[in-house]
Amino acid sequence: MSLLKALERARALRPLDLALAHSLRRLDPDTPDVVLAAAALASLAVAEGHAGFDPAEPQRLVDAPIAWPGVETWREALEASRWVARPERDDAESAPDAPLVFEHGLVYLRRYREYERRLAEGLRRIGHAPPQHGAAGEAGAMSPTGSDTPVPEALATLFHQLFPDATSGDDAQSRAAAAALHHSLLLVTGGPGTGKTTTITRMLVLLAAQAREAGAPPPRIALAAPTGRAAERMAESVRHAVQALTALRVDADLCARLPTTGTTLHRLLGTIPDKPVFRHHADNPLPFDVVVVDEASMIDLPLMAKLVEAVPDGARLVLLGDPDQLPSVEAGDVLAGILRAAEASATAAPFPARHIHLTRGWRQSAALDLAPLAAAVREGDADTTLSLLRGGQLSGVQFHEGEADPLQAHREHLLAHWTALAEASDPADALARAGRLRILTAVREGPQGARGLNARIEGMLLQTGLAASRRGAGPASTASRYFHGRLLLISENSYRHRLFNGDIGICLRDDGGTLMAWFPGDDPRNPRPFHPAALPAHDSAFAMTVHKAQGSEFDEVWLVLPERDNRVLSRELVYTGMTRARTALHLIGHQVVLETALRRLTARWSGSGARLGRENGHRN
Ligand SMILES: Nc1ncnc2c1ncn2[C@@H]1O[C@H](COP(=O)(O)OP(=O)(O)OP(=O)(O)O)[C@@H](O)[C@H]1O
Repeated sequence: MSLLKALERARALRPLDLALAHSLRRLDPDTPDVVLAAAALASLAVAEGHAGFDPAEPQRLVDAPIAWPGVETWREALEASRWVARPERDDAESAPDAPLVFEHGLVYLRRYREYERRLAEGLRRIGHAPPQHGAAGEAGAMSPTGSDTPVPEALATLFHQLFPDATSGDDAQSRAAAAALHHSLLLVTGGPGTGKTTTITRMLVLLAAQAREAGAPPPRIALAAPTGRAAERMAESVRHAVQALTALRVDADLCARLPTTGTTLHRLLGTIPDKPVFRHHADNPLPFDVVVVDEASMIDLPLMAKLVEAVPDGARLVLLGDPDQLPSVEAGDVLAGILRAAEASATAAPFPARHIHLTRGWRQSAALDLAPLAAAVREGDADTTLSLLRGGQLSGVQFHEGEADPLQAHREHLLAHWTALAEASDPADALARAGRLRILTAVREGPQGARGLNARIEGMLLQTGLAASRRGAGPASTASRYFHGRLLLISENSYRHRLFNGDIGICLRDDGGTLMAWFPGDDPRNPRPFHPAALPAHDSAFAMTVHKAQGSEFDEVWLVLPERDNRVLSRELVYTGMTRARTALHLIGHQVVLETALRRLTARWSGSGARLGRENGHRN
């Protein structure tokens, strides 16, 4: 049987993947079977979060009993095929008439290979440009900072005011800020609460001072993140950090130059309705001198390529993120590739980025002692993870071992939270209350999946009479999909509504009995109402997948693992789910499932590391 047929039989391919293979065969009936299969698998690989398909490890993409050809068979067929381009250099555009590219050992759909190439080119362009008012080329005296990066004498007083610990030599926060004076491309990574936003705020004050010293206008700064919620959280953290600086008597005029609001990447780049291109690109770059992007691990390859291309010459790009979190669902793991290239170039220096990793946790929560657990999960250390969970010594952490259904043993506690939503005084209050507790799941389908849990929760709420609102809604009916207190999760981007995948809202009935869905606006005190029937695609949000919760935090998180192992379970998923909790974490699951999850890393196939660092090998 042909490989394509075998894949089809095994139901391994999506209709879209098959359609690509079939259209190549239609255009050239002599196309070898392995090339057709490679095209379909390259298409499937993108859907699974890879940039391309690695014929050396096909079983990582399809776990069905397939008689896979050897690597040499793939290679020979691919190299001989008219459909497959093999560019001489990995920084040269690939031939537009070949839909596939074979490079760095990966079979790419041409479009994704081009995104990788454009991303690498854009990052090099940004990194190699001397930064505006850069310290590097300055003739003025330099002041040592205790690290390898000195700051100009004129900024030294401010620098030490901002970073009192700088002279100790091992203060990564001050090293990151000092590096920003010299480098246009800066990567600042670290887990939750390691001070990424605090550091960036102080760095921006330094950049404002640097511009003032040079007699230049204040830098135009953009704060952005992949989701609206993440952008909002970032702006809030920046506002807090600025307040703290005022208390340190840092020049108020400099602090006033920092932005107080954040935006989504889509809004920053400027979407055009019904078009896949943005308003800002290489020929119409962003009107900013410094672009700071938080939650960079969530950005997929196409979006990162478009962002980087829109950054103007001479501007700074600062990427913040936690590399231990789940990569983006779409073709991703871009941050991992960039970080690997930056690390490799610390010695070889072909890739002009500076990477600072922050490790010290600063967020002191008396209620939740998550750090040791997060560290053990990040290391994949199942023994320590289990003994910490079972020991019960970590404040705010509870392990409900062997349980599978949060709605059985903890029904009263959970229902009390959801019924309280309906008691909120106004929509802003209801949305604030909604963030106090969330069930997070690994999967969408199945008994421990978000979809099934939501359906059961809705049933319970309707039964308890919640839907029959005190505000005269009439009797509850299971037929009414929208009820007072229903939490909603938007599942597609709608620029017309300014509602984005991952946005969370709540249905509330007003005193007149009209039910509207309320979503956060630019000002958290002023949510925006929508008629439920007019909303873009959405689900309930009492329970949601960890993937959808990326970039958000909740006071109390109930993380529910499936009863049996599932391919989506990974170390990063457990880490990301746990670290969404602010004051309490409840973990529901079985030992074996947790152990298996911690052993699995979501490595993605990507050529970015190799392309950026010109290193050998192709995996991030
Ligand atoms: N150098 C420091 N000295 C004192 N407090 C600090 C310092 N750095 C950070 N913090 C405090 O630690 C907390 C977390 O900092 P911050 O929000 O900057 O971390 P983050 O890495 O951006 O977190 P997240 O990834 O969760 O957004 C804040 O309350 C901040 O005030």
